[in-house]
Amino acid sequence: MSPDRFPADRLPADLVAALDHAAMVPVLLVASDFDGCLAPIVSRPEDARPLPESRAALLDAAALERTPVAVISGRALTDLARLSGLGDSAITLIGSHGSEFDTGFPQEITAGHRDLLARIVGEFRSIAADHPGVTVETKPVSTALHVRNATAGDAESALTRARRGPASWDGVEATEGKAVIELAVIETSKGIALDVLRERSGADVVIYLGDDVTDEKAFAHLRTGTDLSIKVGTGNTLAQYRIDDPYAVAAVLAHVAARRAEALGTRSV
Ligand SMILES: O=P(O)(O)OC[C@H]1O[C@H](O[C@H]2O[C@H](CO)[C@@H](O)[C@H](O)[C@H]2O)[C@H](O)[C@@H](O)[C@@H]1O
Repeated sequence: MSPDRFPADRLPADLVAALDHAAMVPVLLVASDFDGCLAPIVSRPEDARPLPESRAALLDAAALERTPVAVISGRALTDLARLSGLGDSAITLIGSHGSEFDTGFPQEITAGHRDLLARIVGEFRSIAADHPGVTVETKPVSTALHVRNATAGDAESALTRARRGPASWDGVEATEGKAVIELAVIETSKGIALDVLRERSGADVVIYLGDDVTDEKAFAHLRTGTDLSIKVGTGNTLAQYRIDDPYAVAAVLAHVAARRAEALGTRSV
């Protein structure tokens, strides 16, 4: 970690004080979103990678006792593991906006779900074919229509067709994120995923970092006055703290890993 590139003093003082306090609790759960938090936003979803400093800090924290670490993402779990490079680590990865665990999905995915998803993907592919720069990402229980690389006109036209079409079908959960509309065929919640992790680990305090609409469901499940909710970037949020970008995320994670190591009497990494 280069202290010059990610100085902790660029973080809000009240956040640093709260992180220092959290580092001392018996069990600390550290969890983060992937795209826009660990990995800077890029134009092609397949090119997203975590900042090396953030990845290293997550691994450092996860190596400490009583410090479970998780990444909760909208990505398919296999894609999250591959892109993050954390697949074989001590870090818990949860995909599909909180609904895809390493043990599978908490609810049964039926033939009806699969048929509905196939119809949505078909419609999305038809929309993409009519709008240059629009692409379709497929996942196990959802699909994303990406408009980042389309002209403003094509982007709006594609989104409008998606909203009026498959987003309005019965059984479809629609979420609009960063230059994307995502349609899921089951209910997804990063908040419920956090509840599961909290329960499993017996965490006294949860730190969660997120930048997008689906992260608000995670923030909503955090406990005011105990947990730390950290919004990355602009936009309305339920989160208590706000930081600028993935570089600040790296600073937060490095600070937590170092303070936690000190609190546990482990040599700082
Ligand atoms: O929950 P997250 O880990 O934040 O995932 C949310 C979605 O992120 C990805 O799309 C976003 O990031 C791309 C790469 O930077 C960017 O090109 C795109 O415009 C963004 O919307 C991902 O492709 C989706 O599957 C995730 O659901």
